[in-house]
Amino acid sequence: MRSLRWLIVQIGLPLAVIYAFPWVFNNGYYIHMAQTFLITYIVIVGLNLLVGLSHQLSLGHVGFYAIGAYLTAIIGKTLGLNFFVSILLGSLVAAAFGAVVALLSLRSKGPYLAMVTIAFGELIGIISNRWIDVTGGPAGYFPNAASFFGYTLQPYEYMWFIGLLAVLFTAGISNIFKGRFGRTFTALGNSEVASEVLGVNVRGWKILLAISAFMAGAGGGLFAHQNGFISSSSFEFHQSILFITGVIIGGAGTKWGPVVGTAIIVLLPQWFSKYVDYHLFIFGGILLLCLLLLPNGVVGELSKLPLLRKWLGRGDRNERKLELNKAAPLMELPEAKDGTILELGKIRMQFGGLKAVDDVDIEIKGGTVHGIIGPNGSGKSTMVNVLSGVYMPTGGSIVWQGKNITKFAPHQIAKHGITRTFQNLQLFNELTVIQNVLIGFHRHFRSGFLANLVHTAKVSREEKEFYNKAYDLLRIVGLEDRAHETAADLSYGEQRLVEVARGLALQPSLLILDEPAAGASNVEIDKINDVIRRLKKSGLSIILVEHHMEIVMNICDTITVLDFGKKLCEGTPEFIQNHPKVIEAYLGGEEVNELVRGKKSIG
Ligand SMILES: Nc1ncnc2c1ncn2[C@@H]1O[C@H](COP(=O)(O)OP(=O)(O)OP(=O)(O)O)[C@@H](O)[C@H]1O
Repeated sequence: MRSLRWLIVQIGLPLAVIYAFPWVFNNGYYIHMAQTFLITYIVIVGLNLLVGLSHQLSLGHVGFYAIGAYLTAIIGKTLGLNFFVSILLGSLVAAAFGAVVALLSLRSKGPYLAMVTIAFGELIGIISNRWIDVTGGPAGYFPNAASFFGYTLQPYEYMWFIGLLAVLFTAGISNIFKGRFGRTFTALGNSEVASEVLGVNVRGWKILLAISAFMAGAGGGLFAHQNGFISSSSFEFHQSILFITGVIIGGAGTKWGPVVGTAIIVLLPQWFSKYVDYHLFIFGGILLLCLLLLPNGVVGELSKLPLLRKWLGRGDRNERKLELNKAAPLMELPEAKDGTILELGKIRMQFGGLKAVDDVDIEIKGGTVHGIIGPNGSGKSTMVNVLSGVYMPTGGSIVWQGKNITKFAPHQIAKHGITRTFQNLQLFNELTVIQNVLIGFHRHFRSGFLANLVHTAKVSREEKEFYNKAYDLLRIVGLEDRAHETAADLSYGEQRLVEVARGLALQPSLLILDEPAAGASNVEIDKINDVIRRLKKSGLSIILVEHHMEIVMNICDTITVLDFGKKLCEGTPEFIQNHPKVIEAYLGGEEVNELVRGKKSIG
């Protein structure tokens, strides 16, 4: 469980402020404003989870808000339920709709997901307008007052109730942001493909939209009881724009952003109440200005100031407080299996008329380093993409330890112990170095969503255990001193080493390194060379795609040479170095002799 200090700061203090509010502002208008603030805040906190963590944009949140409102009102009235039961049911139905929209838009991202959500919001708007028998259409619907067991809550009591929900949601979401789920959502937002090859199933994680929809539904249900009247005009498109504006102006992905964003969108209409016809125009203008001047929102920009960074930044302060066991023995890798572990049979990858990989057979032996080399465009990266499930081959088969994995998705392949690094770096740039490595442990974490929501003692123990393991891996690649820096701040070569450590976190049986030395300085190349040697010594099976012949020739046990997508030849480094076809493929002549003998690099 969280510490006493955390309970006081996160729960006790905000509750005390909310409890004291009616005594300080004993006035119906202020109480109503406070209710509106808290309801809007709940929706914006939920939307911030979606936008801030996964960078998915929903422009149809009013749809979930409306579902929560109508369901709460209708169920409450027809079944005579307590308002909190009806709000819970309304929120759950909104979450179910969120899950359906997420599944329907599984591969849609960015503007496409935004379009899907706009369509959804509009559809709900049309239904609420036309399904008059149920919703009352434009003439509206009158929900019961917020009451239970015959007692009707006073406006200030209702405000306390909304405040309690807001505080609990905030605490839960802040736990999610800080734990494994927040990290994984951020990783998905940064690089879906890198998350997948580390075992994250993108499908499962689209569930974020459902959580966000749950909170929008709760906001809608609370609004229905607050207002005492809902109609189709309560749920128009501009409401979605207001919600998203609140998230962006406040600072997407920041903890205090929703507070600031909500304050702005709730208070501005009050300040500009004379110009009600121009509200959308005013908000549009503010949003544009914000995007131009404060691209990370008010809190996002403030968090860049050195003084405030510690308090407002996304970096996890708890991470630094963890006592890392710096003298622990280094992590052990799974024992390598002898004999053939991976069989590629007649692999073909065709892009239209181009055969990037053309009927290639390769056998990988356990505990060896198998190099794949070839001139630019010969099909090496395509082969790695096929092997890691990023591309489904157009022909041939991939058999891993006797199991056919040809049609497996990247996360399934990762679950079988195969992972990779990327030629074009795919780090999670918003995460720290150690958090990048922690994503690699994704499939080893056991704690579930609910346990993370309340941050149980088991979750604390698990976090500490994996932070220590991640730190171990950073020691292996020599980056332990950079653990808490943002990954994007590291040099190119160091970033490549973070990818190696991240891949090792999966505790893979086969690690595919796609040009690990590309773009690195000479010192860094030596370091990378050294790391690969140590991994080889530990018995890890490795596929190494590399242009630096010195590394390839000195480390690999076997080398396959590709040319124009075809396998040119295969054998030991000595055999490859003297093979006439290899020399010919690499331009021919003396220069090439130097090259394949490891004295020069290509690419
Ligand atoms: N997604 C794609 N769509 C179309 N063509 C592609 C795609 N990916 C690769 N190719 C083509 O397939 C061929 C092989 O490319 P690939 O990137 O696998 O070569 P490579 O050996 O890794 O080259 P390099 O050493 O430059 O990284 C090239 O002609 C490339 O243009």
